[in-house]
Amino acid sequence: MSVSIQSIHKTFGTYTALDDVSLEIPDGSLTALLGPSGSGKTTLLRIVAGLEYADPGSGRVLFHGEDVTDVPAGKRGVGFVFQHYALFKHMTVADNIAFGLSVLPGSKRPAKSEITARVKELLHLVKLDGLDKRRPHELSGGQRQRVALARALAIRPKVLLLDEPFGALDAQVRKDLRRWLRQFHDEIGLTTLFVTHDQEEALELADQVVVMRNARIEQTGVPQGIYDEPRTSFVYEFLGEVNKLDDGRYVRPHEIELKFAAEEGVQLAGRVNHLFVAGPFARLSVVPESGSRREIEVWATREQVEEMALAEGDIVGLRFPDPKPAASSKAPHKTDHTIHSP
Ligand SMILES: Nc1ncnc2c1ncn2[C@@H]1O[C@H](COP(=O)(O)OP(=O)(O)OP(=O)(O)O)[C@@H](O)[C@H]1O
Repeated sequence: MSVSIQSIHKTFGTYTALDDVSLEIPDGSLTALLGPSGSGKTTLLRIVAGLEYADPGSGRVLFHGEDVTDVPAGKRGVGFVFQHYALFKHMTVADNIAFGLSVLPGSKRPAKSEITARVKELLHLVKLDGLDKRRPHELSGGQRQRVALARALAIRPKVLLLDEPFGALDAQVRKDLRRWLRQFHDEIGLTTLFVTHDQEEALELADQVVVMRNARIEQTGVPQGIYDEPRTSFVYEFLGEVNKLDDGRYVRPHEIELKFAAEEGVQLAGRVNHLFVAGPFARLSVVPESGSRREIEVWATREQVEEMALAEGDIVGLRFPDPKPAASSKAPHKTDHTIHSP
């Protein structure tokens, strides 16, 4: 089921939460809404869900070409998972998953045996076989979020909406669940819209990344396209660490070559102000010897730092990649790298 968001405007009193937002979500894709706090991600997700409505007359939401702008949430066929576990504490895992089915009106409610079979199937899908009798407090945070996902899927939604579903979990669990979700998505192929403020999560998970800022979409594209060719300085900075050179160029720390100061090809000499080695990686802050006072962040390997016998206070040479056009600070309004339905 494709989702088309067309010229949506949303105000809360005098505050504009969404300002003329348009977005195409291809059928079966995993799209990440990425942006800082307050940029409008959740509001957009809630409007797609039907939990919130756009300003009257402002725009439309289409599901597979059908206008659902005024259709209430319960009739849109969407499944949600939120950051904070919304599981019913007093119910077993199986009852939590079955909830959406067991509250359907009589004519639509499946038979008990069908519900039991569906719960079993869903538990298997989210890799929690055998945990049906447990209660939420007997599960880990990651397991609880998988139950929440199974519950969202019970009604066989046409669109899955996830609002920072891993936001409350610790870093390692988050990483594992992120990979698991990607595989899971590939297996079931359900059109999914995912809200996150974590750029790594968005870049690793999504087919399409939508960067939001101040109630608008700043850039839309495939992860590598957005990372390699950010169209604005905001996107450059939001997608990972970046150095802004005096000539206005943006250079990522891993793109800078670290050399001895007298070596051929060196473009800038500077003093190592800070050196931090973690596992196989090394991060250096280099203060240019002349001119700019801007510190330059450089990422290298531990091996290279050890081979060069570098220490804080040493003078090193840097070589930058060939110039790319400087990013403009103006927000573009058009979609950049569009992706196509798989
Ligand atoms: N019901 C509401 N009433 C008034 N203002 C609201 C309401 N819901 C959201 N807002 C405001 O709209 C703006 C966008 O909020 P939204 O939750 O969409 O941002 P977000 O990008 O999801 O942020 P976060 O990552 O912090 O969840 C915020 O400034 C928020 O305070």
